[in-house]
Amino acid sequence: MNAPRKVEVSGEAGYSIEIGPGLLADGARLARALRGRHALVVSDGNVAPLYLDGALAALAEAKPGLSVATFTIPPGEHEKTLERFTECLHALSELGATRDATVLALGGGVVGDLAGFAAACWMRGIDCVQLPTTLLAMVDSSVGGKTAVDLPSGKNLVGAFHPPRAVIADTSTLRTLPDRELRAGLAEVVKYGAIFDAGFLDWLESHADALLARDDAALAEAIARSCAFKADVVARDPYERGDRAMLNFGHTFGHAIETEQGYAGTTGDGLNHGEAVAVGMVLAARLSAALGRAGAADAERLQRLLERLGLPVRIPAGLDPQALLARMRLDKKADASGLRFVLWDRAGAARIVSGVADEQVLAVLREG
Ligand SMILES: NC(=O)c1ccc[n+]([C@@H]2O[C@H](COP(=O)([O-])OP(=O)(O)OC[C@H]3O[C@@H](n4cnc5c(N)ncnc54)[C@H](O)[C@@H]3O)[C@@H](O)[C@H]2O)c1
Ligand SMILES: O=C(O)C(=O)C[C@@H](O)[C@H](O)[C@H](O)COP(=O)(O)O
Ligand SMILES: [Zn+2]
Repeated sequence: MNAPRKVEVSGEAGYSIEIGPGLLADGARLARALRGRHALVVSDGNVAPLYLDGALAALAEAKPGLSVATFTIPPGEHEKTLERFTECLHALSELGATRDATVLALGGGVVGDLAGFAAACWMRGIDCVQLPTTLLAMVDSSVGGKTAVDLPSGKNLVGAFHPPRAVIADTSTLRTLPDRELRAGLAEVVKYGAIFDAGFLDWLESHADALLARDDAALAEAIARSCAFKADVVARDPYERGDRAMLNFGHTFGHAIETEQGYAGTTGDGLNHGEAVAVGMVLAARLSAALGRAGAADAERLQRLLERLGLPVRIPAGLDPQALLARMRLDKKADASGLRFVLWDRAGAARIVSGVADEQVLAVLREG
């Protein structure tokens, strides 16, 4: 096996992100990330049948004395709840997990956020190792330590910053990922180009076909470059007091859509997170242009790239602009002065903007 690519997240609680094929079968690598003798593997009903047994067997061989339990949730955003979080804590309790125990998050961002939050809270914080199996989780949710569950009133409203002890991304798992979920991950990849590096947008434009065809080299490059962008900003601003908020480009609109649709993305009749972010980025770029901050050509370029990647770029029919605006008031960037948006000066250069009038937001929402 070739050595995996490695991206380091520096800082007080630094960790490595390892990226490569076959890593879940490498029991020694998994075992090196564990400290104590208890591990709870959290997964979901799609991922567990595919990858859980293999990972458990590899782990048992490499660390024979390990006491392991599993906690599997049904798949879907609507499962990222306080109820599932509580069940996860009960699973840790039944395992008898001590403070040196590890929670292993085997799955996409839903599993990663839920498992990470349980790890953040059990005995005030135990290790979490992220084993992402979606493109979105590999490029974004497994990195940076944001953990959370949703409330019916808003996305990720209950959570904690709790950096993982390690991230081990087995890119072979992407072979079973549905096309729709692959495309959702590409939305967050495009985000990095949009906010940090227009040159990365050029690269994505020229590799769009290869990425959609799941070309191994193109995917590995997209994952490693995305992780490097995220690692850099997270190391500088782990608690989102400044620049890290750029990673929220498209999310004020996107989260409002997901919430308003009742987190129906994975059941097929709503947008999933990546899709909602794709729409949200186009709206944010259009708002930037409407405010005279950025050229309309940049917004059109972003929209074309997202469309080429098979992502939605318009608000789903039937969502009321006023209702979406009301949802945005619980966005975590909002403060006493009101809503705050991540907007553009141009492709590759984003900034936080306060004081955008409701009417300007509504005008963009009404355009759809
Ligand atoms: N913490 C963060 O920084 C952060 C960043 C981005 C997104 N998120 C969160 O991540 C979530 C979205 O993550 P996601 O897009 O991974 O969704 P997800 O976890 O719902 O996974 C998508 C679907 O793919 C299935 N799946 C996962 N891996 C598979 C595989 N290898 N083969 C076949 N099927 C597989 C899942 O069962 C699910 O049905 C949202 O809740 C979002 O808020 C968090
Ligand atoms: O890591 C971050 O910071 C992000 O904002 C990454 C986003 O892609 C992700 O969706 C995150 O969960 C959103 O966080 P929130 O604070 O807006 O809930
Ligand atoms: Zn996101």
